[in-house]
Formats: sequence, structure tokens, C-alpha cells
Amino acid sequence: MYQIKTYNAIAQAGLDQFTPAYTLNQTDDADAYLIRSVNLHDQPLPKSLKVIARAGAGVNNVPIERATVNGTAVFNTPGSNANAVKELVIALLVISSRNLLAAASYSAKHTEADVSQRTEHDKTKFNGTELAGKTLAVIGLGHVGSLVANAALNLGMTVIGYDPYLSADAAWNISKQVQRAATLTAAVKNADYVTVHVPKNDDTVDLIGSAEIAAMPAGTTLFNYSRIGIVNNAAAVDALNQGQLRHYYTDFGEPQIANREDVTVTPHIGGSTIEAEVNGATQAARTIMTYLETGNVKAAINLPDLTVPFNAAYRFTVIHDNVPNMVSQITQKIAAANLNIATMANAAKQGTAYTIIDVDDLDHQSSQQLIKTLTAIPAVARVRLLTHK
Ligand SMILES: NC(=O)c1ccc[n+]([C@@H]2O[C@H](COP(=O)([O-])OP(=O)(O)OC[C@H]3O[C@@H](n4cnc5c(N)ncnc54)[C@H](O)[C@@H]3O)[C@@H](O)[C@H]2O)c1
Ligand SMILES: O=C(O)CC[C@@H](O)C(=O)O
Repeated sequence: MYQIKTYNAIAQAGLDQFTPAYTLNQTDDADAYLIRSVNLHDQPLPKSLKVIARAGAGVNNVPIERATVNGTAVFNTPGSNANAVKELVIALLVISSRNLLAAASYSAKHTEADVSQRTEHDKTKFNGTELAGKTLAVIGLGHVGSLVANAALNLGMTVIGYDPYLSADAAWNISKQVQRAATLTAAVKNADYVTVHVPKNDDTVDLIGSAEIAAMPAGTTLFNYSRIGIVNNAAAVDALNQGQLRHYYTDFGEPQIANREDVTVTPHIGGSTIEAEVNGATQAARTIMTYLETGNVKAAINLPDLTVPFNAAYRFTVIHDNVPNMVSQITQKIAAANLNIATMANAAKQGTAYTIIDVDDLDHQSSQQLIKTLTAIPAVARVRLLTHK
């Protein structure tokens, strides 16, 4: 029986994926965490924890290095909420270009009997512009950015994309009409609107700061629906004060951007649709089950891809450092236990490697001893023994 601990509101449709071999339990000794935005940086990770699945894209709330040292696989659910974010950003583009928030709040205030006459006089204050023909710079063309870029093209916008790390798979999803910029400043230099869709990491904190905002035309509108800190809010406030930015829309509130008419803050609702929450929770639950039951890994954050059909009776999985002589040490211990290896596979990603070894014959006593022996090899983070169902 596997114990699953959940954090945040997880869609029931996702929890319903778990078979009777799984118990939802707020235990300290969980085998898996299914999470959304909970900050795990402040928490110890129990040794029992084999996998963390983040229903959503961002994993900046997960201590990845600590998880790896603990032998805990970390997954997200790429693309599960990308359409939700795209629709919100497109809505905000329309809201911005047509001054919709100010116009609606005017109408809410003026409800007197002669309102229609007054309206005809005042409505010129809310004249807008059209998106067609305007230029949108999209920084980061992954799951969200590619959808935003394509949708903006369909609205008649000119779209300039910047993504120096674009994967070949992601590139297939982007219309050829999206113009590629070689640098961030080149991407934004003619933009009426700039939207940022990059992960938060050491390289992207303050990605949009004073220099990048200064490279935009005066009066640009900026959107941050990625993460707090990717746009430097102090720089954004300065630029708003000077008219360099016309308006700033973000999903992440902070005191320094509060109570300004030229800042619109939504409460981290980019992925908050029923559809996205179901997608994310379902994908996360299935990922947890696949990993716990087969050890196979596809698109983990901290482990290499490794998928081996589980045909043998037993499987050892070993997470270890990516250093010389590991596979030979592991196989020597298995040979010393007089076991015949049916299948073996190994892969590495940066400093971490993962080995799967399938065997057909194993008795309980020698299996427990072998787990101890393999775990004792220096640089091994975790050994698991799985039984074929
Ligand atoms: N507001 C929300 O609720 C919400 C919902 C979903 C995603 N997000 C956030 O949106 C961001 C994008 O999500 P995604 O699903 O598209 O991620 P993704 O991984 O699919 O795409 C990110 C893209 O950014 C690119 N990139 C990385 N560093 C870059 C840099 N320095 N300059 C330009 N491009 C760079 C990558 O190559 C990748 O193509 C993430 O920060 C995620 O956490 C927020
Ligand atoms: O609503 C959520 O769980 C946050 C979603 C979003 O920030 C993500 O990274 O996917």
C-alpha cells in the first residue's frame, strides 16, 4: 500500500485516478506528495518520500537538490494549465487595449437616471486601441508562450518571440509567422506589449529589470504571468512613474505594486480553471503511479528519462551520483548475491544517474540484504525493489 500526501486543493478527478493500492493520508511518512504551490523549501523531506508530483508547471517551490540527495524523484505536469494561462493573457490584452476595467468601473459608479446622456459625453475617456497591427513580444516560447504567441497572431498582432533554449519539440508548436529575436532587448524594442513565460530559476530572477524595460518603447504594457521576481517590481514601478510602462499586469501581488491604478494584480489564477486543475491533478496522479509501480521515468525534473518494459519478476531501481564505476559496483553486488540480471539500463542527467536492473529469481531474505548492500555504496541516494504485478 502506497501512502499519498496531498497539499493544496487537488482536483477530485485526479485523486480518483489512484487505485486501491494507494491511500490518501496526511502522514509524515508518505511515499509520494501530490502538490500545487505549497512551499516545500522550509520542510524536511522524509526518507520515505520517493516522488513529488507538482500539478502544474512551476517547481520553484520544490527543493530540487535536496530531493535528489534524498533519492526523491520530482515531476511536474508540463502543459496541463497552459491553455488556461493563454486565455487569461489574451483576455488581459483585450482588457488593456480597450481600457475595460476603467470603463466598467465608470459604469458601475454612474447609475443615475440621465446616465445615457452623460455616458455619450464621457465615453471618449475610454477610447481604446485595437490589438490588430500592434506588436507583442513573447519571452519564453514553451507550453504557455507558444500558445500565447499563436493566439496573438490570430488576433492580427505582429509577434516577436525570444527563447534561446527552445526545445526542438516546442519549436514545432510555434507558427512560422512568429519572428525570432536573437536577444531579449531586440525582442522588446518595438513592442506595444511584452509578456513573459519563463521558469523561475537563478538565471531568470530579474530577467526584466531596468535595462530591459528601458529597451522597450515608451508606453509599453507588461505582463508577468510566470512567477514573482522574474520582473523586477521596483524597476517596473520606476518605469510606470516615468511613463516608460503604460500598465503592468501580474498574477503575483507584492506591497510595492499595491494600490496603483496602473498596476493590475490577479491572485495567482493563471492556472485556476476547472479544466486545468483536472488536467494537472490527473497527470500528476498517473505520473506518481507509473513511477512507484514501474520505476520508469519520463520527463522528471531531476532524473534522466529511462523507460524499460517491466517484464521480469523483480526490479531494482537505483538513484545515484553520475560518477565513474557506479554501474560496475552495482552489478558486482548483484552478482555476489548470485542473481542473474535479465535486463539492465542506465541513464544520466547532469550530476544524477539512474539504473534499472531486472531479475527473475529473488527470495525475500536475500532481497532485503541486497537492498542494504546497494544502499551502502557511496553516492547511492536510493534503492527500491519493485515486484511485477
Ligand atoms: N500564473 C500561473 O498560474 C501559471 C500557470 C502556469 C505556468 N506558470 C508559469 O509560467 C512559466 C512558463 O510555464 P510553461 O508551462 O510555459 O513552461 P515551459 O517550461 O513549457 O516553457 C518555458 C520556456 O522558457 C524558456 N526559457 C527559459 N529561460 C529563458 C530565458 N532566460 N529567456 C527566454 N526564454 C527562456 C524555455 O526554453 C522554455 O521554452 C513558468 O514560470 C510557470 O511556472 C504560471
Ligand atoms: O494554481 C496553481 O496550482 C499554480 C499553477 C502555476 O503557478 C503553475 O506553475 O503551473
